[in-house]
Amino acid sequence: MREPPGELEIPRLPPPPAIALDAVVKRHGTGAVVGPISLALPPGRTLALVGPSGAGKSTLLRLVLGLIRPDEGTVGFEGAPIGPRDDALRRRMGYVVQGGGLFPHLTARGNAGLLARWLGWPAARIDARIAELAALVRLEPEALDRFPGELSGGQAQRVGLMRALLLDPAVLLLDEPLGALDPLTRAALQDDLRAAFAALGKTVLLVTHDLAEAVFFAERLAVLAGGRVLQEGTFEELLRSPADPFVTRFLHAQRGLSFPEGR
Ligand SMILES: Nc1ncnc2c1ncn2[C@@H]1O[C@H](COP(=O)(O)OP(=O)(O)OP(=O)(O)O)[C@@H](O)[C@H]1O
Repeated sequence: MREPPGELEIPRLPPPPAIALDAVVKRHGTGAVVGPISLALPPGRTLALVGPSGAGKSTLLRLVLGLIRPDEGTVGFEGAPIGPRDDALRRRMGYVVQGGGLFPHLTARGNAGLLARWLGWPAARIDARIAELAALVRLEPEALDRFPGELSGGQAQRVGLMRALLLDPAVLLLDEPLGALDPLTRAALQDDLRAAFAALGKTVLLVTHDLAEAVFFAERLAVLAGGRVLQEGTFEELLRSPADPFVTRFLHAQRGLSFPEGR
């Protein structure tokens, strides 16, 4: 006898990529062309965009943020194309720039909580969230009432990250977040940030010149040059089977990285 049919099984589709670029091209007024670029970043994963100056890394990040529009192709976020005024979608992205990008006339607390004040959160809720974020990024509580000019570079960067995390975005976009810091501060922040990202399970898209930092933070790397993605993969994959002589040159030009045996 045959078993009675069970409940109808609906096949589970994989979640859409957090970020998807499909044949995106951006032409700058200067004649520089970035693209065509196609990339997909699944939710909860980390990808680092690496490459030399002028490769198109920041352009790509600004396209994802919707700050600039592509001339061709589409930029998608969580399965929907990003339109010119997708403020709701953009709130699901946290953006961190070098130096933190803080407003000089606001304290660290004021900078970190700015968006919550605009959204009308009650003061107690803002204070609680700021305390939670300060603990997460390991910012000393006494730094919260200082102005950006009174903070160290590392503290300002931590405040920039608090601001980006305020509304618990699904995706973090980091543009050279630790570029201007001394090596010791940078290493301490790298450790703290990696621990924080892992605890939060965020999708992270990181732009950096620094391959060691990219390998430290990201599961996968995309090597950009001349406005194109030359190769995307894990560090090991890029080393083992470089798709282009430039990828080999780029990887080996970075001193201080330990390469696996035989490379
Ligand atoms: N606003 C702009 N107007 C005109 N050209 C631009 C603009 N922004 C970038 N470009 C050009 O587009 C190309 C890519 O620049 P982009 O800033 O994306 O590179 P990058 O990889 O981020 O470089 P860097 O590492 O130096 O920041 C370059 O040739 C640059 O000169």
